[in-house]
Amino acid sequence: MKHLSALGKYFWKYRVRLGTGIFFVALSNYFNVLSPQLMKFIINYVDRSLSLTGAPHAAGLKGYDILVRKFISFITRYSSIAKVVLVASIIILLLALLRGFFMFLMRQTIIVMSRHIEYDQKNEVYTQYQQLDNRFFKSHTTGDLMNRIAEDVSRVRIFTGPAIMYIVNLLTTILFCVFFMVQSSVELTIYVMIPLPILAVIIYFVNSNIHKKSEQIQAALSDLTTNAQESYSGIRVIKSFNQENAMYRFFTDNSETYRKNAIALARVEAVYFPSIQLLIGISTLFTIMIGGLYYIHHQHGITLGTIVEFIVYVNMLTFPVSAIGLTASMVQRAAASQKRLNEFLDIVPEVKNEPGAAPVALEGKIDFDNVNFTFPDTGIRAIRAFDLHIRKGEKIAVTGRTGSGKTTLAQLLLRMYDADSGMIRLDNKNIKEIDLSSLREQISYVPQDVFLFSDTVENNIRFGKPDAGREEVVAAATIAGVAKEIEGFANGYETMIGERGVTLSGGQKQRISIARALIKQSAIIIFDDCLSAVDAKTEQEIMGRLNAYLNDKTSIIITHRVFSLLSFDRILVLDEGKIVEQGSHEELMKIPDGFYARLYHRQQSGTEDENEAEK
Ligand SMILES: Nc1ncnc2c1ncn2[C@@H]1O[C@H](COP(=O)(O)OP(=O)(O)OP(=O)(O)O)[C@@H](O)[C@H]1O
Repeated sequence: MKHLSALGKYFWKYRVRLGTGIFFVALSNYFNVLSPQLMKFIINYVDRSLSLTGAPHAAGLKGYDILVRKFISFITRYSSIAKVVLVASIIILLLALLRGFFMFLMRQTIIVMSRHIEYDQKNEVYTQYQQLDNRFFKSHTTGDLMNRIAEDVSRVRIFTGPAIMYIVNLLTTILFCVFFMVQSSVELTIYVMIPLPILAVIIYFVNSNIHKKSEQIQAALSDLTTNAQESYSGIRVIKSFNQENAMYRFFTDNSETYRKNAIALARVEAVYFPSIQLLIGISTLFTIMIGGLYYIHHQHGITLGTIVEFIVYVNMLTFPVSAIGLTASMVQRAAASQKRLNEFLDIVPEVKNEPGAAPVALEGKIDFDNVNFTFPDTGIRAIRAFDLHIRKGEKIAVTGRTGSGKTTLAQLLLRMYDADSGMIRLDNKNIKEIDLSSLREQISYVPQDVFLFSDTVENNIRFGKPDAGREEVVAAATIAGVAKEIEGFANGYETMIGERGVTLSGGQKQRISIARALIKQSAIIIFDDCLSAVDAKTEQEIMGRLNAYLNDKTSIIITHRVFSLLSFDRILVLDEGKIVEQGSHEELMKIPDGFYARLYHRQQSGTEDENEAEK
């Protein structure tokens, strides 16, 4: 339960809605408990007036609510019995309408409040996701992140809405009913209450069983969904490996587990509700039997009206009491979900704006001074005692074996991770003193793994500069060498990409991803092996156009294809997180048995197999 205290800030924010909601629940139940009293009065009144049973009649208005007394004095002004009954019936109808009206208002306030809280909470979780760093995303799966923002937030909403409504409803109904029952007859109240402790024990045990089984169902469902999701997204691999049957068996196994758990839950529930009905039935039986005996023997002032009143009270208690189990499980589930949400919300990202960090206008000078970096999760030392000084406007090519630390270098520049030691400076300013969003805004990065959104081509390119006009989008696409192909699509720049649109080739995706970075016009631009899927000729053409674009920009181009590196100011060869060769093309070619020279010769002779070159 303590986990749910994190919701306190939301309840406080929506305190007016919550307060009025609780008031409406109470008011609705108050009007509800008045009608049995009127029924009691009217039955007693008719009985007395017509001397039907000949039994003595309770005199006075003892045990009635103050409002009911007012109704009674109003009703009894009429002399005819028929009129009295008619007016009393109209008042009972009005009470039912009032109850309905306040129930409507109760839903309008409490359920609406829960939707507001859900909205706020989803935003809170999403904002936190955006702030968390790579280290966090490495250790959590997409499924887990999605579950927390969708499933867990929904379960918490069930608590802030329906569960709170049920709890307040339950408490006020029990309170009002028992209060007026005691007012009417203490003895009968005691008998009616006898089954309650048994009911509480049943509810407790059955509910924990239901809770356990629901959790198992949830886990089975999660497996089933993950399984289905992977089957859809990996359908090409499944088909090409001819594994449809294996996947189907896997799916049916998961389905079978889910079915068994669901049936087990249905069995428990099948016992639960009838048992509650049985015990409520026993209460009704006691009311009629004991009440009847008291009435026959003229004891404790029990009248026909009292018996009817009690039967209605017991019926009123049926729903709230049978909802205790459901409500308790709603609260338990919400507490578990909020605990999972708190685990995420409490994480402080390691890479964050340092106090005093300010936005700067970057010009493009970059310095790495003795930088070291080890990936915390794998312990791999990706960058070692790294020194690199890049002048403003310089064009640097970075090559080297796979896993030599090229991408890590780019990640450190974007502050996806912070270096363990040493310092990175941009325009002579420690990178940590630069406002994080200002830093990332001014560095264009084209990652190795292309990711495009399920949106139009234009919007995907414009993602780099949301206020860019069509001309800028076209200009960026032209430099990236993809404009002609886009214009060839039926809807041009409006073409949808992804599941609901065209399927792009790997090379087209890479070039759209490049256009997205180019449109930003940043002072620093990093291309991370982003032309691997285009042919050498197209790469040369793009490089040619990029030369002019990159004229006044500092650029770092990570690549495995050396023949395209000729027009760079400097070429670096990385190995095990260090620069092992550095210089112009000519200088590197002179290094006997150098990595670069070997790679160049191999690629010139037509073998583009870097692995060969790396041997
Ligand atoms: N997110 C990560 N978590 C843990 N280890 C990582 C992570 N990313 C990379 N590494 C490791 O760090 C080392 C350097 O990786 P990096 O991606 O920088 O190499 P690279 O030179 O860019 O390789 P490639 O040419 O294949 O892209 C590798 O040994 C890699 O396994």
